[in-house]
Amino acid sequence: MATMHACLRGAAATSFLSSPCLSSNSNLAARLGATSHQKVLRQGLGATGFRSSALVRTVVAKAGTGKVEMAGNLGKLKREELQVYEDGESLSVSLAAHVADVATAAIEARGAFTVVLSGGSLIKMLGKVCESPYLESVDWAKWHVFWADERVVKKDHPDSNYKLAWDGFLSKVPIPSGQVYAINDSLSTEAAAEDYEMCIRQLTKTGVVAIADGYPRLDLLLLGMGPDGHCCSLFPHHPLVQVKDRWIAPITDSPKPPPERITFTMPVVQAAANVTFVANGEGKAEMLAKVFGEELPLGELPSQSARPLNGKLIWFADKAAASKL
Ligand SMILES: O=C1O[C@H](COP(=O)(O)O)[C@@H](O)[C@H](O)[C@H]1O
Repeated sequence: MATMHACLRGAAATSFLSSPCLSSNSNLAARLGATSHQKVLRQGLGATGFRSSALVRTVVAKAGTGKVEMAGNLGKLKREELQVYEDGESLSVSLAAHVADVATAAIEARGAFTVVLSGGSLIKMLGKVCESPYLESVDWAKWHVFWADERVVKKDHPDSNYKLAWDGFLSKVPIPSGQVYAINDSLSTEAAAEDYEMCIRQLTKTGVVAIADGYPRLDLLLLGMGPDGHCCSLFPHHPLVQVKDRWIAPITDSPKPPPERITFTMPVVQAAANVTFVANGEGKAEMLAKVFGEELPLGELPSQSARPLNGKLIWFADKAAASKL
C-alpha cells in the first residue's frame, strides 16, 4: 500500500475553503460531467425490473434542512426506491453514473462532496467510477471520503475496510490523501470511535461536512447489506441499533468477525442526504425481499431502517438479489 491516511483535524478543510478556483472548476466539472454521466445512466436503465422511469434525482447536503430524529415508524419502502439490473456489470455501470451525479451536484452546490464507503462487496461494484469517463470528468479534488464502519485492525490487515477501499478504489483515483479520513488504528475500539466522531465534528466546524439538527449530513452513504440484514456494523437485534447519543459507536461483539469495529449510528445514517445501497448476488435475495416487505420494528432489520429521513434512498440490486421480491 503506497499511502497511509490518518484522520486529519481540519487540514483538509483549510485547503478546500481557500481554493481560489472552487466555483469555476466545479462548474466545469458539472458541464463536462453531467452529459456523460447521464448518458451512461440512461444506458444502465436499460436493465430490467423495477426502476424509476426518470433519471435519478439527487439531494445536496445543505445544513439545517429538516428535522432529523431517529425514526422507527418509517413505513414500507417503495418499489420506486429499487432499481434492478440484469447483472452486476450493468448495475456497476449505473452505480458509477449515480455516484458521479451526486458528486457533481454536491460540488456545484457547496464546493465539496462527502462520500461514505462501506466494506464488503460494495467496493468491487464501484469499479466503474475509477474508469473513463469518470476518471477524467469527476472533480476528485473536492471529494472527502469516510467509512460507514471499520474493523479495528491495522490498515494493512486483510480485514481492514480501508485496505479494501484503497486496493479497489482509492489507489486508482486522485483524491487528495488529506481528504481520506481513515480511523486511527493505534487506538482501542472505544477510543477509535471517539476519535472518529471528533474528526467528523471538526469537519462540521470548518464546513466540509454539513450538519442538520445535531447530526452530520453527509452527501452520499454507499452501503452494503449483509445476508443477515446488517448494514454498517449495525446488526439485527443488537442494542447498538438503538443508540442515538453518539455519531460513531464502538462494537466489540460483532456477530460477523472481526468482533471489534466502529460504526456510524442509525441517526447519522438517517441524517444523510443520499443513501445508496448495493445488493448483488443470490445470497442477498431473501433479505432484500424482507427489506421491501412489511415494515419491521427498529432494530430487527437495520438495512430497512437505514434510509434518509429527509433525502433520497436508492437500492441498486441485480436480478439474482431481487429474485425473491
Ligand atoms: O462486515 C461488513 O459487511 C457488510 C456487508 O458486506 P457484503 O460483503 O455482504 O456486501 C459491509 O457493508 C460492511 O461495511 C462490512 O464491514
